[in-house]
Amino acid sequence: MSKLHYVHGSENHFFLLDVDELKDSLDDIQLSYLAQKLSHSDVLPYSDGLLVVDHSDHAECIGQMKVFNSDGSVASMCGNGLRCVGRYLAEKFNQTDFKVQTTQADLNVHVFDDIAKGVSWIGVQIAPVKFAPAALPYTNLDFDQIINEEIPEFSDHLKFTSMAVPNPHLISFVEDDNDLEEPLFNLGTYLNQPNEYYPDGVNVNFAKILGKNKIFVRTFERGVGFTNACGTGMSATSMAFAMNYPESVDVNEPIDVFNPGGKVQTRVHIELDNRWIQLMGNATFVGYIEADEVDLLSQPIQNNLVESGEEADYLAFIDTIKQ
Ligand SMILES: N[C@H](CCC[C@H](N)C(=O)O)C(=O)O
Repeated sequence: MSKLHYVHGSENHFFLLDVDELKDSLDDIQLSYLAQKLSHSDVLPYSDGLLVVDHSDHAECIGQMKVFNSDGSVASMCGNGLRCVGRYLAEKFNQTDFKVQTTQADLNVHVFDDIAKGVSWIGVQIAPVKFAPAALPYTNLDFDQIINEEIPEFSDHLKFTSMAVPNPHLISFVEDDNDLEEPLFNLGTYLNQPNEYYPDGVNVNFAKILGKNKIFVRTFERGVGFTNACGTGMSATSMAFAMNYPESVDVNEPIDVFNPGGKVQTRVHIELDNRWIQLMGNATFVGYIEADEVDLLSQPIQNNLVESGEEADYLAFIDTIKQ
């Protein structure tokens, strides 16, 4: 039997599959198909993608994370997902400080004490951070880097910052709540279908400043659409917040980042050319579904979710946090 863990970070839900536990390996084409099958199922709980855990041959790494969006596309990074993978590996190997291999870096994971009854709280490193056009990539925009720039092709009133962490993000700070819905949806949709600016697509994040070290972020994700939260989006937006509004950010203190699914905290590190973000937030294991390994690809998967009870604990925690 194989176990499909049903997990989330700030209600950004994934199925998590440890392929190191399978008898037969699955290649990326099969994993991409499985991600689409799970997220398009009419009977399974909703998921934004598939987190694949595998072994790692890198020193200091106790595992490797691969990320597949719900449309089957591969993502180079996933912040909410890395917190869930980190918790899974911490419990598998009984460790609290370690690294996880990701596409472009081996990243630090730290297991904090639970932040509330039944709510795991995990800190993960989000890196590398790059601004060069080739890193995103973006094209046909006359900027060597996009930091708080007007881009009339995208908006007649918003300014934008764009960075790879290392997945691609486009960020804007808005004042009007209306910008968080239709304008965000329209720009996100436009830049995630064939277009002349972001050939690989881009995660689009609109944020509101709520106060010193306090923001709200809503994201239209590449390969998914609107999600309750995007860990890398909240991390990249925190970096942009510190860069563009230094008077509103004390980098020695965490930033509270609220999102439609809850709240995370970030710490931005802007040491010369070594920029990175620590993302701290829940890693809720809602439950798991068991399926015969041979059926994963070939048969419908039934919703026999065995629940852990953690979702009730998470919702109780969310009730206690105020924007
Ligand atoms: N849609 C993203 C990957 C998932 C990121 C998000 N779920 C997170 O928590 O960072 C991309 O294609 O770059």
